[in-house]
Amino acid sequence: MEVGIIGGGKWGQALHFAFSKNHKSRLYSRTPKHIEGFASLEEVLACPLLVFALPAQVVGEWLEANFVDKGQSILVAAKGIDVRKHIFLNEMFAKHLPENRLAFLSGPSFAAEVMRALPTALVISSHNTSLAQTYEKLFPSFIKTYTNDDVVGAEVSGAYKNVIAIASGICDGLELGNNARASLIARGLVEMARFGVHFGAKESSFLGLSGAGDLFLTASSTLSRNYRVGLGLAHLRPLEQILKELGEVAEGVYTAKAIVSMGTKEGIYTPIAKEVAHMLEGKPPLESLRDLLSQNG
Ligand SMILES: NC(=O)C1=CN([C@@H]2O[C@H](COP(=O)(O)OP(=O)(O)OC[C@H]3O[C@@H](n4cnc5c(N)ncnc54)[C@H](OP(=O)(O)O)[C@@H]3O)[C@@H](O)[C@H]2O)C=CC1
Ligand SMILES: O=C(CO)COP(=O)(O)O
Repeated sequence: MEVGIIGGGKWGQALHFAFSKNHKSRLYSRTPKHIEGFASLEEVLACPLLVFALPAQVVGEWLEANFVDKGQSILVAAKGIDVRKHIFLNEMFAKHLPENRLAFLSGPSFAAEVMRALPTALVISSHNTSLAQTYEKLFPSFIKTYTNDDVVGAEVSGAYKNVIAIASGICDGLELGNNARASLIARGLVEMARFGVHFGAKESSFLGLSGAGDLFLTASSTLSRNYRVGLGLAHLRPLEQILKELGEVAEGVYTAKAIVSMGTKEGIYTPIAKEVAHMLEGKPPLESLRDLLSQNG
C-alpha cells in the first residue's frame, strides 16, 4: 500500500519510519527534510491514504490553504482541540471530507520510542470500521493496533491527557511526591472522562490505551513535551522561554484554554484544566495547588 504523511515533525517522521518497514511511505513538510521518501505536497496528496501529523492548532488554516479532495482518506495523528474555534478535530476535518473517510490515531506513543522500534500499542478510531482496518495494515509488527468507533473518546483522550501531563510536571517540579502525582493523574482521568462523556464519548475509552494508557505515559516522563512545560512552570520560568527552549509543540498549552472555554460554556467541571490554564497565564503554582486542594471534588 502507499501512504502520504503530512507533517515532518517528530511524529510524522516516526510514523514514516514505521510505515516504511512494509509499505511505500511518502512524507511532506513545510521545511524540506533530508530523509528517504520526502516528497512534494502534490505527490503526498495524490496518495489515497493520508496521515495528518501537524499540530492541532494549524489544522484549520492548513486544510483551507492546501487540501484538495480527490477521494483520499485521512488518519488524523494530531492530538488537541482548536483553541480559537473550540471544536474537535473531527469537526474541522468534516468540513473537507465525509466522516467515513476519517480515522483518528491515539494511544501511548512517544515518537522517540517508535523510532527505536520499541513495542507500542495504538488505537485507530473511525465511524468506518473498514477504513480503520485498512489503516491498521500500514503498521509494522512492533506496533499493535486496536480499532473502535469512539472518535470523540479518542480525540478527548489524546487532547486532555496533554493538559494533565502539564499538571503532573508541575507537581513533580514542586517536589510534592508520588502520592500527590498519583492522585492528580487519577483525578485527571476522571476529569477527562467527564468532559468526553459530555460530548458523547464512551467512558470505556478512557480506561484503555487512548485514555489511561496515554495519560500514564505522558504524565510520568520527561520524554513528554507537555510534562516538561509543567516542570518549567513549577520553577517559575516564563512560558515563552520554556516553549522556545522546547523547540517542539506542546499541545496542552493551547488545549487547556480550549477545554476551559468549552467547559465553562457547557457547565462541565474541569478543575485541573482550569488551574493549568491559570498557571499558563502566570498564576503562581503554589496558589493553584492551594485552590485545587481546597475545592470539593
Ligand atoms: N512527538 C510525539 O511523541 C507525538 C506527537 N503527537 C502529536 O502529533 C502532532 C505533531 O507533533 P510533533 O510532530 O511531535 O511536533 P513537532 O513540534 O515535532 O513538529 C511540528 C511540525 O509541524 C510543522 N508546522 C508547524 N506549524 C506549521 C504550519 N503552520 N504549517 C505547516 N507546518 C507546520 C513544523 O514544520 P517546520 O519543521 O517547517 O517548522 C514541524 O515539522 C501533535 O498534535 C502531537 O500532539 C502524537 C503522538 C506522539
Ligand atoms: O502524545 C504523545 C505520547 O502519546 C506525546 O506527548 P507530548 O506531546 O507531551 O510529548
